[in-house]
Amino acid sequence: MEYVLTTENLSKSYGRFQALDQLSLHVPKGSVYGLVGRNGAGKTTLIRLVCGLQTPSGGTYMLYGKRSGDRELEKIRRRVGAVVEVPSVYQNMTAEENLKQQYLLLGLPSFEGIARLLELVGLSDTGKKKVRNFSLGMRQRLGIALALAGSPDFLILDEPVNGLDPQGIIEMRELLLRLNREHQITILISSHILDELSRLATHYGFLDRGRLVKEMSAGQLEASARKSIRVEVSDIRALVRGLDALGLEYTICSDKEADIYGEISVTRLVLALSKEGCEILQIRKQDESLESYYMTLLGGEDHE
Ligand SMILES: Nc1ncnc2c1ncn2[C@@H]1O[C@H](COP(=O)(O)OP(=O)(O)OP(=O)(O)O)[C@@H](O)[C@H]1O
Repeated sequence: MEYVLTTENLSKSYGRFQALDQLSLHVPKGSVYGLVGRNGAGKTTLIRLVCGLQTPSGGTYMLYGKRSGDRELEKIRRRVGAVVEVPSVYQNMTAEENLKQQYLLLGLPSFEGIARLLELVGLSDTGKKKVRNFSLGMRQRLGIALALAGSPDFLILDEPVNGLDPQGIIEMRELLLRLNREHQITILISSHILDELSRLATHYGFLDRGRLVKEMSAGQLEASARKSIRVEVSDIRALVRGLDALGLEYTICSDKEADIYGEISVTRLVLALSKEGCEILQIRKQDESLESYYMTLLGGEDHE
C-alpha cells in the first residue's frame, strides 16, 4: 500500500510530560484517516509535528517518502494543506481578498483558480461580505480554501466540525467527501464527534495518552463490530433479571434501554421477560458504532 504519511516511534515531550509516546501510524494514499482520542490524547501535537510547526523529541515521520529532518521535506510540504485549530484569516477582508493574500504569500503566479476554490467550498456567493460577518461554518470552509490554495493533495484538519451547527456539519461533510472522492485528496482529520467521523473515515487511529492504541480500516471496524439488539422496556430491573436468567451479555444504556449482544432468540427473550412482568416497548437490531467501539477500546473514564 502507498502511504502519504507514516510516523515511526514519533515522540514529543514538553518538559517531563510525554504528549506523544513512540507513535507509529500509517495514512494510506486516498484515505480519510480519522484520529480519535479524548482531550489531551495528543492529536493536535501529532498534527503540529507533521505540519512542521514543532519538532519531534524522538522518532521520525515520512511525508511522501521524505523523512523528517530531510532538506527535501520542505519542498514536499507544498503538497500538504492544513487547518490547525482556528484558521487564521483577515477578519476585515472578504473571502476572495483573503485568498488573494494567500496566493501572494505562496508566490502563485496568478489569481486564476480563486473563483473555482470559492465555488468548491461553497463561498462563491459571499461577494463583499467581510469575514467578520461569516458564520463559523463559513470561516471553517474559508480556512479549507486557504489550505487548498497551493493545490495540495494531502489535507490535515484539526477538529473541523467543532462548534458547527447541524447545517454546518453537513456542509463540511459534503465538502470533505467531495475533496476526497472527486479531487483525490487524502485527508487526516481529528474529531471528537465520532458519529460524524464515522460517516467520513476510511481508516482510524485511536490515540490514548500519546500512544496509538489501535489502527484499523473502516472495513475492519465493521467486521469486528459486535451485533446487538437495543430493547426499550417498561421496567429495567425486570429486564436485568430476565437477561441474567437467560445468561445473556448486555449493557444498560438508560433507565429504559439496554443493548443485548450475541445470537438471541426473540421468542425466548419475550417469554423470559414476560415471566418477570417486563413489557418490551421497542426492539431493534443494530451494528456496533464507532462510539461504542471506542468506549470498549479506551473506556469511558477521563484520565485528565
Ligand atoms: N506547548 C505545550 N506545553 C506543555 N504541554 C502541552 C503543550 N501542548 C500540549 N500540551 C499537553 O500535551 C497533551 C496533548 O495535547 P494535545 O493538544 O495534542 O491533545 P489533543 O488530543 O489534541 O486534545 P484536544 O482535543 O483537547 O485538543 C495535553 O495534556 C496538553 O496539555
